[in-house]
This record gives sequence, C-alpha cells and structure tokens, in this order.
Amino acid sequence: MRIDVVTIFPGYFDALELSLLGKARRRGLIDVRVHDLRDSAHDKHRTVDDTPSGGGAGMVMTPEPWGEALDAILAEGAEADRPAGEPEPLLLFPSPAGEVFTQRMARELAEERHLVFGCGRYEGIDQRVFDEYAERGRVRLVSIGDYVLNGGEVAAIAMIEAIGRLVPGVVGNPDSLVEESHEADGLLEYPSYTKPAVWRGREVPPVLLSGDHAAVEAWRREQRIERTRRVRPELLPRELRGGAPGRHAAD
Ligand SMILES: N#Cc1ccccc1Cn1ccc2ccc(-c3cc(N)[nH]n3)cc21
Repeated sequence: MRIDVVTIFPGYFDALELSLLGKARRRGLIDVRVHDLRDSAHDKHRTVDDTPSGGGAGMVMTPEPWGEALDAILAEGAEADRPAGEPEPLLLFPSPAGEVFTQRMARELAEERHLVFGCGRYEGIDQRVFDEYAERGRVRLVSIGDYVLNGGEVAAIAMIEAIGRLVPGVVGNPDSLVEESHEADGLLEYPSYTKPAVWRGREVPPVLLSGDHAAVEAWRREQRIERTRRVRPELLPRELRGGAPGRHAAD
C-alpha cells in the first residue's frame, strides 16, 4: 500500500517512523510519502491561506497549492503504470464535517492500493478542492470524532495507524486481527489481565487462570456484552438489548 500525505506540518508524521508502522515501512509493506504543501506555494512567503469569502473569522486554505500538490501525486501514481482496472487513488480529507471513521471503514480502506491524505489547517480547505477531485476521482471527508482539532494531521495519523495495522504482514500475530475481525459485531473489547496473579490485593479473575478455554471464551464474550451494554448500548445487536445488568468492574 502507498500512502501520500499533504500537510503544512510534515514533522507531525515523524511519528509514523516509530513502532509497527515504522517497521512496516522499512520492510516495504507500506510506502508513506509526506509532502509539504508549502512546496506548492510559490510566492515569497509560501502562502497557503487567505481570508474567507463572505467574511468571518480565521483563514481558509487557498485552492491553488492544493491543486498543484494533488495533481503531482496523482500524475506520479498514473505514471507508476497503475495496473489496468485499478481504481484511482482515494483522496481522504480529515474534517469535522466528514463521515465518521470506524473499524469497518479501516478494514475497507486497508484494501486500497493507494491512499492520499489531505490535511487541512486554519478553518479548512476551499470547497472547490473537494469538488475538483470528486469530479475526477474518489474523495471522502472523514471525521475521527465529534470534537474539533486544529487541523487534519492528528486525525490522519490515527487513521493511518488503524488502516496500516490491517495491512497483511504488518501485525506480527495475525490471530489478534482475527479476534478483532469478530468485532465486526461491534461489541467492545473484553478487559485484559496479565501477571502478577494478585496486585495490591486485586486478583486476576480465576476463570482466566483455569486453563478451561471454553470457560474463558464464554467469560470474555459476556464481558464484551456487559461492557458494551454499559458504555455503548447503541452498539449492542438488537437481540442482545435488554437483559439484567451483570456485576462489572469499573471501566
Ligand atoms: N475544518 C475545520 C475547522 C473548522 C473550524 C475550526 C477549526 C477547524 C480546524 N481544522 C482545519 C482542518 C481540519 C481537519 C480536520 C479537523 C477535525 C477532524 C475531526 N474529527 N475533528 N477536527 C479539523 C480541522
């Protein structure tokens, strides 16, 4: 998978040199290329913003640098002899006004060959950039939650991590992803424990030390249902709604 990122803060993406994603990049599983939008702004001050049309507070990112930067990436992708029938790269713009990013979307995006993230700043990007590229290919505005960040970089890093870890070979033990794939049912994770068996008088639940795998699986499923019912009842499948609340640890 190739991932291009356009941003005025390329340094944010140094984080992608670390840990699993850094290893995946060095192993050639994921090719991440970060582009400074200001390299596509040719005035003396490499300006990428201007006052909002119609007035209002703040500044808006002008379309010209975005057009030059995105055209260059898309042209490069085309020259890299994209196999016949392979779709155009998918352009993703983090936005508070976007569709909400979910694990389902992460799985869907992990199937793509080429993603391009456009990270806005200020009050956002001139709408005509989205319109231009939606006419020429695929564009999705994506929110990572109902709160407002100062720009798209943190959202892009979160999405790249969630997507990257699903790319085959990135996560050492694919079994853990298999477990997650059961989370397609939308239930939250069960609580995790490890050694020591007792910590400050708090025991690991005995069932987890029983060696009875069927009992452990049943306990974990019950914990997932209980936690989901308590924390995110809207995620419960219809057939699991209702039912007496069980005893539960704090979250
Ligand atoms: N747009 C906008 C905007 C509008 C008003 C005030 C501040 C901003 C900042 N901003 C500029 C770019 C940009 C990109 C993504 C987010 C973003 C995503 C999620 N899920 N929250 N925030 C915010 C972004």
